Formats: sequence, structure tokens, C-alpha cells
Amino acid sequence: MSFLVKPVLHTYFRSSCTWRVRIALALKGIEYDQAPVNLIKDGGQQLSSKFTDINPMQQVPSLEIDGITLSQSLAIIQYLDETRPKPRLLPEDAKKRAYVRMISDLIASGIQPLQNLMVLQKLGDGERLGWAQSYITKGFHALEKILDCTAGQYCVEDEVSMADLCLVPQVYNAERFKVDLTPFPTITRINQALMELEAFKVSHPSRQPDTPPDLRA
Ligand SMILES: O=C(O)/C=C\C(=O)CC(=O)CC(=O)O
Repeated sequence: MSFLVKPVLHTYFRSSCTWRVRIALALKGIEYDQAPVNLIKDGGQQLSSKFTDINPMQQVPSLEIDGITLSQSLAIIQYLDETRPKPRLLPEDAKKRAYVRMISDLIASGIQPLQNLMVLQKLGDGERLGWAQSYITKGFHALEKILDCTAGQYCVEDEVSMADLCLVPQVYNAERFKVDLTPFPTITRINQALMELEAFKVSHPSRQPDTPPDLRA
């Protein structure tokens, strides 16, 4: 049975998209091995032909699981949820599930790709911070408004969902790029509540096997 083979996560400690998957694996109690891919070293190990065979998009995360190799964090999370349903990360109710996907897509398609390494590397040194800040801030204004309708304790009412797995790593990036979070009290409150949970702590970029010593918690 392929369920008996430990999954392998191709990961980078600071990749926000990989962190989403690490949270899902932790919440569901799935044991896995990590295969670190250093996105900076050697000009970017994700560009190697060996890794390109694993993910032709040359990005992390990729997850080898159940005899298949998956990439794209939301596809991975939804596969995990369909095959290992507890605790569920997509609500049973269709409207709540749509909210979860809407918030996840807002972050995963509408914010993160505009500030990822591939894009920032195209910009000059002096342009990167302002670029990242402007797209995160624009996205967060929309997200704050949406959360005011959907949130309870977490992004969609009171159950942790895929939306929360997207929110926390995006707030980490916002802090990394020194975004002013004072206009976003709901985002800030939900982030703080989620960071109390063990699955979000153990998967944090500061606590991974490939975290450099100076960035360790
Ligand atoms: O500067 C580095 O250490 C390299 C890459 C990252 O952090 C990952 C990203 O591209 C940002 C992200 O996942 O949102």
C-alpha cells in the first residue's frame, strides 16, 4: 500500500507556499520527510534538471505521496483533505467552502505570485521592497473587507480551514517586507489566534531543518 510509504515534501524553510502545506501536514498528523531545495544557493537549486523533473514549474512545494508527485499548494492541500479528511480543511457547507476557496485564491493567486522570488528577481535592488509592499497592501485591503463578513475566530467562522493556511504565511511575508499592518485589525487578530496553534508553530520558517542558524527561533 502506497499509504505506508512516508511522503516526501520538497521544501524551502521560507517559502510561504510550502509553509501552507507544512501546516496541513501538521494539522492532519501526517509524518513526512523533508527534501530541502535552497532557492538562493547555487543560483537556485529549483532550477536543476533533477528538480525540474519533480516540478517543471521549478517551484516549491512538491509532495511525493501515495505513489504520485503533486505541486501547487492548494491542489496538494485539497488532495490531503480528500484522502485524510480529519480535521477537514474545506467545510461541508457549500457557501462556507466557497468562501474558503475565495480567500485562498485571493492570497495564492492575487497576492503571493506578485511578490514571489521569481518576480522580485526581475526588479532592481531599490525597487523590491516598495513593489512587494504595494501588492500585499492592496490585497490586504480587499481581504480585510472580506474577512469582516466571513470571519469568526478564524478566516471562515470558527473552524481552521485552507484559508487560514494561506493567511498566516502571507502575514509572515508582509512582516518580512515591513508592510504597515495597522489598517488590518481583523487580519492581525486572526493571525495571532492561529499562531497559538501547535501546527502553525512547528511548521514556522524559523523551525525547519533547513532554517539557517541566524534565523532559527
Ligand atoms: O528570499 C528567499 O529566501 C527566497 C525565496 C523565498 O523566500 C520564497 C519566496 O519566493 C517568497 C514566498 O514564498 O512568498
